[in-house]
Amino acid sequence: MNQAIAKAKLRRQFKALRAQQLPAVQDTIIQQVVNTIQGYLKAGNLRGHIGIYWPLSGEVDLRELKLNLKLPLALPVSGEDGSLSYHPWTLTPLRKDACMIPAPLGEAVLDADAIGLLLIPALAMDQRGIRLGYGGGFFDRFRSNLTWRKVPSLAVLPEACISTELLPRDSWDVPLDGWISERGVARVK
Ligand SMILES: Nc1nc2c(c(=O)[nH]1)N(C=O)[C@@H](CNc1ccc(C(=O)N[C@@H](CCC(=O)O)C(=O)O)cc1)CN2
Ligand SMILES: Nc1ncnc2c1ncn2[C@@H]1O[C@H](COP(=O)(O)OP(=O)(O)OP(=O)(O)O)[C@@H](O)[C@H]1O
Repeated sequence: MNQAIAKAKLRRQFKALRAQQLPAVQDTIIQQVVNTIQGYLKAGNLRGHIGIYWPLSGEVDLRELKLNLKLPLALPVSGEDGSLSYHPWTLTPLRKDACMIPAPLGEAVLDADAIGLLLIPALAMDQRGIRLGYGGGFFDRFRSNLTWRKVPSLAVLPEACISTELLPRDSWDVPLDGWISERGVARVK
């Protein structure tokens, strides 16, 4: 229970910090995301879709990648049962998912081997790749599946939200592979 209270407090703090930082760093973060994707492409390490997200307030808005990159993108769909799936982001109108976020509900579910990179929003991250989200557990539940865990997954957030101290870690927390901030990409060792 103490851990839940600690997480809730950190959520509030990092949410405020992220909102305060975002305007100044958002454009640079997007550029670093593009650089990172180009790095994967050059290395021949990217196939299939790139999973992004429909931004909530305070999250880096990556939607311009749909215009600027000629690569297929996917968006998450949340279910009432706490599940998450990724579907192609096409021209089909989006509809609200279980979290009321616009999502490609009418498109087929993508398998892990159809996604080469997942870009994930976060309130905060620590050096181990432990991520703090809104508390729904969607990404932890999703990445508890070993097949999905193999898909490179990077958080996208301002550098100020990389916690200098380790974040509280619960048994279900699955670390991400790294993050992209205005300083570029960092991978967890
Ligand atoms: N853009 C985006 N999509 C996502 C997530 C996310 O964090 N960001 N999720 C990650 O798990 C899942 C949805 N989970 C969510 C869980 C809780 C809240 C939530 O409590 N939202 C706040 C207000 C958000 C805001 O500031 O606009 C609320 O309703 O009070 C939102 C999404 C899947 N899709
Ligand atoms: N693999 C899992 N199976 C079942 N429940 C899970 C799993 N992973 C996480 N949960 C549940 O999700 C809830 C929230 O987890 P946590 O506090 O770590 O959220 P978060 O990672 O910050 O949020 P989110 O992933 O939605 O952004 C917890 O109550 C936890 O029990």
